[in-house]
This record gives sequence, C-alpha cells and structure tokens, in this order.
Amino acid sequence: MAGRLIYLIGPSGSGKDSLLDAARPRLAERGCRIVRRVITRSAEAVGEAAQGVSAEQFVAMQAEGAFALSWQANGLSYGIPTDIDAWLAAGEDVLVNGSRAHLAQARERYPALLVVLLSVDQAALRQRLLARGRESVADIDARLARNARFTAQLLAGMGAGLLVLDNSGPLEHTVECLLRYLDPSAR
Ligand SMILES: Nc1ncnc2c1ncn2[C@@H]1O[C@H](COP(=O)(O)OP(=O)(O)O)[C@@H](O)[C@H]1O
Ligand SMILES: O=P(O)(O)OC[C@H]1O[C@H](OP(=O)(O)OP(=O)(O)O)[C@H](O)[C@@H]1O
Repeated sequence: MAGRLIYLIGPSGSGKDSLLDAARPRLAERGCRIVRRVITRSAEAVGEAAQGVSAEQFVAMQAEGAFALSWQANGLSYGIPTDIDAWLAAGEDVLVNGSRAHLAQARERYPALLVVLLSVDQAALRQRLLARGRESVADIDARLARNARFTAQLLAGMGAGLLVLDNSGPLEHTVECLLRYLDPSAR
C-alpha cells in the first residue's frame, strides 16, 4: 500500500519547524520521513533541516525535474525533491513542510494528501516571530498580513479533509496531537 503524504501548513511563526524538530524522533520510529526541503535561503540561516541553494541552482534543479512540488513565497523558492515519490510508492509515510498558497497544486498531484493546519492565536504569533528574530519587523508584518488571506479561505474550502492543530499551548501537547492523528489504529 502506498504511504501517506502529510502536508503541514500554517502561518509563519505558528511552529511548523519546531513541531517537526520535536516530533522527528517519534515520527522516525513510526517510519514517517520528514522531507528535507531545498530553499534559496543562505545555508547558515536554514539549519540542517533544509538544503540551501542559490536562485540559479534552484532554477537548474527545477529544469532537471528534481522537484515533485515547488513554490515561491516570501521572496524565496522552495522545492520538494522527487525522492518522495519513491518513498510513497514503497509504502513510507512522508511529511512535508508545505505552503498554504500551493495547496491546490499539491492536492492536484497528490489527491490523497492529508492536510494538517497548525494554528496559533494572532498576538502570540507576532510575539513568537519577534522573539525568533529571523526577519525584520516589516517582514514580520508582511507575513502576518499574508496570513489573513489564507486562514478563512482554507477553513471555508477544506472542511473535513483538514486537521486543525492548535499550537498556542505547549509544543509537547501539539506533538502528541499530531502523533495521535497520524496513528492509523487511533483514528
Ligand atoms: N508551542 C510553542 N510554545 C512557545 N513557543 C513556540 C511554540 N512553538 C514554536 N514556538 C516558537 O515560535 C517561534 C516560531 O516557530 P517556528 O517553528 O520557527 O515556526 P514556523 O516554522 O511555522 O515559522 C520559534 O521561536 C519557536 O521557538
Ligand atoms: O504559502 P504559505 O503557507 O505562506 O507558505 C509559504 C512558505 O513559508 C513557509 O516557509 P518558511 O519555513 O520559509 O517560513 P516560516 O518558517 O516563516 O513559516 C512555508 O513552509 C512555505 O514554504
């Protein structure tokens, strides 16, 4: 049986990277891979979880067909390597840090996509982004403004196919909820 593709989305600062890091060992135990994305962000700013490439390298990789999914947002390009197709075909579950704006295209290619929307209340979100200190205040406000366009749309359009995962509380609680959702015997 083919593996499941889990597409994690949520506003900037909602905790997608933190959740993936915290859940990584327990997902690995369950045979669920977390995709290493290719991002046009300087390698130092990415950490180990992504492969940083130049804009030129990204375009070349795309032209070679290296990506199963790719999108642009916040002035960056993101690619999901085609490796995921082999993993899914081999029955492995695969979790992707996805884009809300790219959801329709992702669904088109992977109709059985499981969508997990990470949410957090707006004031806490701004505080977390400021505390993270990765972007300027202007960039943070631009990301927050971008959120407003998505959440209502997503909730209206998706209904049952969507798990809304609240990350306003402790991260460990969010990890537990995600694992419970992904555990086939618990559903
Ligand atoms: N449940 C949580 N409680 C408190 N702070 C959190 C929680 N989840 C994430 N954070 C913090 O919020 C900030 C943004 O998280 P991050 O994982 O980078 O979000 P994203 O990848 O969605 O942009 C980070 O500083 C992170 O430590
Ligand atoms: O269409 P959107 O849902 O807004 O998503 C746009 C991009 O922003 C996030 O990436 P990134 O990890 O660079 O940003 P973040 O850590 O601020 O979420 C997300 O993973 C997408 O790649």
